[in-house]
Amino acid sequence: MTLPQTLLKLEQASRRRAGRPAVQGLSLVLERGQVLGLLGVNGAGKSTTLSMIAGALAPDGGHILLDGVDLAEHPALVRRLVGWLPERAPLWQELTVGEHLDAHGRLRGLNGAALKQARTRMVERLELGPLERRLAGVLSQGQRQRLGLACALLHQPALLVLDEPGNALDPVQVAALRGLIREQAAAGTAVILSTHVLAEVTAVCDRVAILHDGTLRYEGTLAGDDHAALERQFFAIATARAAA
Ligand SMILES: Nc1ncnc2c1ncn2[C@@H]1O[C@H](COP(=O)(O)OP(=O)(O)OP(=O)(O)O)[C@@H](O)[C@H]1O
Repeated sequence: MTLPQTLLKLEQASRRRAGRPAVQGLSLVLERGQVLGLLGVNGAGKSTTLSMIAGALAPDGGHILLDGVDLAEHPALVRRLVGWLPERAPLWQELTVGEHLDAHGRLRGLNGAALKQARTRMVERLELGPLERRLAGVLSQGQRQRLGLACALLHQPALLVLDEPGNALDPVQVAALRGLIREQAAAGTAVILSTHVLAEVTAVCDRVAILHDGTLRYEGTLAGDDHAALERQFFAIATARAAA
């Protein structure tokens, strides 16, 4: 049986924060195996959008559908289908890296041999071996980011939601992250990521969406490695704000 291609659908999703619209009437579609880059200046609404997709913030208008099912009706779907790396991954300071992975796995319903296997896979893939017994509270920012990524990927989610995943990573780890994202997409995972690094989008994304003042201003495929075109598009939208 082949799975339907569309995994994520936003239909006019909106959310107000502190009494002001943070995201308004956002419609987007993401297919399995696609990587979508979400761009926008500070405060454009990227994190709010990703938090809604990850089920942490409920939209106050419109719908978010995962695999054709409205999240408002089946919020528990998120736990099974989505892996989320928030902008500031919350960690339990007093747990070790290994304990963290176990706790996250259990929250996602993994136990026994399946949990052990998933943990080993992530420790190897994100090179966390030397850190496994270290307390999360003493990790460097980049190490915390890698642990957050491991937690997001542990249960092999169908949709990976990454909020500025390259933050604090050194150049070697940035290259590894790009490899990881492409590997996930090749295996059929849909990936949506926000970033301020345009080169990140050119390097790993199939499509790009640019938000501004909470609304979608541009959405399209990336023509190969046409970085200059993306830059022009982004700055035309970003500087329109300065002129407004
Ligand atoms: N916790 C919050 N409480 C109130 N308002 C918030 C909160 N978080 C974000 N906002 C507001 O919502 C709007 C969108 O913010 P959001 O964090 O989604 O933008 P962003 O594109 O992710 O920004 P950045 O690139 O700076 O991370 C902004 O006006 C912001 O001030």
